[in-house]
Amino acid sequence: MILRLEIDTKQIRFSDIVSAIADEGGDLVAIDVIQTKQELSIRDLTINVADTLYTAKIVEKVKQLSGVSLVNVSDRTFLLHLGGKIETKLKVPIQNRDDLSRVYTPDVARVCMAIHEEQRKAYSLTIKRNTVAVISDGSAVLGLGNIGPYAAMPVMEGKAMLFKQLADVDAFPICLDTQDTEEIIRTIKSIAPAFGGINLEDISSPRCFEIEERLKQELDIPVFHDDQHGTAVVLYAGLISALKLVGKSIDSIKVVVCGIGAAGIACSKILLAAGVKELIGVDREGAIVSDRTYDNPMWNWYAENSNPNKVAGSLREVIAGADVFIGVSAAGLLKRQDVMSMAENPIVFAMANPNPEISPEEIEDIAAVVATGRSDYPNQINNVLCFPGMFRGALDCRAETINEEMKLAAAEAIASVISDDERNKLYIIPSVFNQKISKLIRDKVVEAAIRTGVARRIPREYR
Ligand SMILES: NC(=O)c1ccc[n+]([C@@H]2O[C@H](COP(=O)([O-])OP(=O)(O)OC[C@H]3O[C@@H](n4cnc5c(N)ncnc54)[C@H](O)[C@@H]3O)[C@@H](O)[C@H]2O)c1
Ligand SMILES: O=C(O)C[C@H](O)C(=O)O
Ligand SMILES: [Mg+2]
Repeated sequence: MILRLEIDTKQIRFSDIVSAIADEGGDLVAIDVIQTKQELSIRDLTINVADTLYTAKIVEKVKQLSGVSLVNVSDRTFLLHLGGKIETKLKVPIQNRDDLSRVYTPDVARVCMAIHEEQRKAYSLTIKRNTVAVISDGSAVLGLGNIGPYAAMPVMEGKAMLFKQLADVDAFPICLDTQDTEEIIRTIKSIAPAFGGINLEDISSPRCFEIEERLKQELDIPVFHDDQHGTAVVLYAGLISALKLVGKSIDSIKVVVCGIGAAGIACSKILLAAGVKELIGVDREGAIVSDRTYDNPMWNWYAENSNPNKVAGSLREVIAGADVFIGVSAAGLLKRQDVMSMAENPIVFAMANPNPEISPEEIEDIAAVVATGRSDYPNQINNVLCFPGMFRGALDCRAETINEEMKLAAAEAIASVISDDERNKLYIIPSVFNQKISKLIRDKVVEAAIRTGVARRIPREYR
């Protein structure tokens, strides 16, 4: 946080202000003097706090100091978001009439007509070959729920930044002011010409399944619901690694997945395909069992394909004896006692964002491995490890779709980065900043696309 203070230097010493801030848990890291008059000093104090909870306490304390007047409080995160986080840049400058007549009318018309004659040329003569639309309807933004399209934008801008930084993909954040399935499908189809791929983001289940399925059928560019497939790919990579650490095999473990929405269903599908036998899904109404019929058609499918022993009950009840907990639901749902009732060497992946199902501190002494979706803890299991490299690969080979083989290839690429020697409780999955990841995923994805016949262009190194 940054506090702008007007300080009456006759009434209070600066060191008293610093100690008052420290008493409330603030760490003063920078001071900028904005203005000084005889007995008045205006200063910006940059203060680190471990948690935003301390912010209010510090503000209250500072307000009580005599000789200090609080001019403004700003938060570094909000400052970073001022005016948005991305912008458009030109690849070629427009410096004179000649340039103007080429990038724009009249010469641009020749390029338009070339594409009109052969639509495929859109890939070589427009931004299409390197662009992805990151599209949300704001209905399931992180674990914040249905907060709408305006409030969803900061997340989508963040995803666009990550696409660019990690894989040089030009991504556009697009938040739609509709939550109607047909209207979303129609809108995305209408804007598709500008894009080489569609990354669906934070669209709640079960609508997300139909939207993705229909778009996959009706568009000839890859459509990828990140919360389903990106999450499943990274989860699978993380689980392969965690199981190696505890010496358990995938076909012998009991897994409980909490939150059977977009991410929960996709994670479950990848685990079933990988050979997990005992998988129990839990949502608001408890464990999903085949004795019941659900309004959500995906849950009926889920009931038929999981929970072979038809175990009913709450999360508390079904977690007993589980080897692995996967949380893609909401904050704070898992308790320390639940983890204590799990099998020996429990693996806890509490992946709800921004706040996990349980905080790692609460169970660090009893869990064999803990992972979250957050950037500020070790073992970040987050779809950001997948989507940049996945789309880099899909764009480079102009894949018409992203299929199961490409997803598995991405998971294996992520898992391959950590060697047996390196692997430990706090390092089961590579960091987002690992320079190798995105290229490695890209290469494996391209190879899988070529192998399965969905690549429409063979990159030079594979010719
Ligand atoms: N770490 C990652 O990479 C990652 C990726 C995707 C989603 N997530 C997180 O997973 C969560 C779900 O995301 P989603 O896209 O699948 O959303 P979603 O809306 O499709 O699904 C959420 C599911 O959780 C269930 N749920 C909510 N509260 C619950 C409760 N108290 N008890 C049991 N079930 C409950 C809902 O009923 C729903 O079925 C969010 O917190 C999101 O941030 C994390
Ligand atoms: O956005 C993230 O950090 C991961 C994921 O897409 C989520 O919805 O939580
Ligand atoms: Mg998401």
